[in-house]
Amino acid sequence: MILHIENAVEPGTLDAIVESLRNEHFTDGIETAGRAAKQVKNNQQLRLQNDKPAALLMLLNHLKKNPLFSGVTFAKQFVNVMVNQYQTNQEYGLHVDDALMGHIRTDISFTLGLSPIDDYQGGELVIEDTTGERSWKLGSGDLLVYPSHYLHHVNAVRAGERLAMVGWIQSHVRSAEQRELLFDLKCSMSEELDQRGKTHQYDRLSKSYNNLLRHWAE
Ligand SMILES: O=C(O)CCC(=O)C(=O)O
Ligand SMILES: [Fe+2]
Repeated sequence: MILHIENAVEPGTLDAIVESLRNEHFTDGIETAGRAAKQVKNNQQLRLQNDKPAALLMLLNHLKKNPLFSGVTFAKQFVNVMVNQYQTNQEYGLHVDDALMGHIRTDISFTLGLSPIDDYQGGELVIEDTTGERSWKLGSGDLLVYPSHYLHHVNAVRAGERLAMVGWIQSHVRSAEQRELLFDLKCSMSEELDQRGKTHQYDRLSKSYNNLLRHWAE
């Protein structure tokens, strides 16, 4: 399941954090690319290392508070987080994210847009599955969460600059299919609770949700 969440981080907070990121030193994205990805990765990045830069950690902490994000990821740990910067004519060609980062499995990838949508042209995040491609142009605060197993790329930025936070998560629930099933059940629970209250149906759904999670969580 690919989930697009708008306004994942409150706009005022986001703007202040992004402003402070501007003082940070970005390095060549090629540093963390594997042998093949090196041939197609053309951007700059800012990595979260030993709790620095603090602004990036702050951004991550705000993101973690989004209920939809936690409901869909079942995050066990954030394996890696960074900010990507693409200037005009920069792109990240087709690749699949590494399955292991620092010996930890990556189950879910995400991108949080940090640039207002009108500040850049091109720069869509494109994900490929067996049926073809789908692309998302992310604005400030727009979040895309997707299973790490897809081939994907970022189209060249034709004008302006695209800034985005990207990250990888190890999930308590390894299978994307199981996560989707749990997410659907959770949505049904919320709907039932909102519309009819804590009915017997709600209790049954909650029992199924929690017992499936107990089966699958690792
Ligand atoms: O910038 C993005 O939206 C995604 C970048 C990406 O695919 C990566 O860093 O592996
Ligand atoms: Fe990627």
